[in-house]
Amino acid sequence: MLVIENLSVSYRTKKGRVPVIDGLSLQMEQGEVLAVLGPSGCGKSTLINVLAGMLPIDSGSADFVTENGRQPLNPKTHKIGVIPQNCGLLPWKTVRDNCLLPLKLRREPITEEREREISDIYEALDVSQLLQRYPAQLSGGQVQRAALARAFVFHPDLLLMDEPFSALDAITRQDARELFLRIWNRNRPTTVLVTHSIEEALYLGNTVVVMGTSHGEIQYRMKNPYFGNSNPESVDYLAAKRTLHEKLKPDDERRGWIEQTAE
Ligand SMILES: Nc1ncnc2c1ncn2[C@@H]1O[C@H](COP(=O)(O)OP(=O)(O)OP(=O)(O)O)[C@@H](O)[C@H]1O
Repeated sequence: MLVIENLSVSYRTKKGRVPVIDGLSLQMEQGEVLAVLGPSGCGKSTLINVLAGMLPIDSGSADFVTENGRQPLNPKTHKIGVIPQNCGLLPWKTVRDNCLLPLKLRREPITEEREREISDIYEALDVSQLLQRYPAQLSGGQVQRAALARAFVFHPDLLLMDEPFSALDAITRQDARELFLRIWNRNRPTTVLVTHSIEEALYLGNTVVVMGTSHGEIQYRMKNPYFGNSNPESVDYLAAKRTLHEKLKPDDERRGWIEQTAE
């Protein structure tokens, strides 16, 4: 379980410290996929970067709670898989070396059983034929699949994905989302998925939250009954989409809309 309490994060700029997240509290159950929506600039990537250990926390905490107790989230003690917006594959390493790098950095032994499982992941994500290639020799969809392979080969306790499918065309994006779900279902790592797409949030998140414009507050949270449903068109689904759309409108626009509908 991931427990975030009163988390505050700021950036140091020439004009001083600029708060971006201020007092965010959030809990995630083991195996939850939290889809995070929010207006541009509200702090979604900042949240990912903090959880990945790439940005320091000003105050508050982000802890991982397991049967072994409660510990501050830390990439040295926890296995945190990250798929950043550009997928983050190292251009000078082959797909195979990229996929195995996180294991090597942690000096994890690759047993025969693990090797079989890794081949299985390559197979499931259709990257087996691409292992000798460098990232520049891949299409956008192939880069995406390689990044998913790298994340799942690692067996992360926490998987962080920052708009992972946004650069893909519509068909490849849908394929990549389906592949993600299929591979995620094997071990069900706790996952934070940042996305701009309401459809994607409702397809891939078993919980959906909307961040507000001011300092990373969570202004809306829903348990999502449409998780994994690739064809959910129903009146209730459309209503859920509409609600999320409304929550994402800037405050001024939302206020205007509420006033109009109240008339
Ligand atoms: N390195 C930085 N230094 C100063 N301010 C930053 C830095 N990185 C981000 N910010 C600011 O912090 C705020 C949150 O940025 P962040 O990238 O987390 O937003 P976001 O919700 O992911 O946006 P988007 O949806 O556009 O990707 C923005 O106002 C941004 O300008």
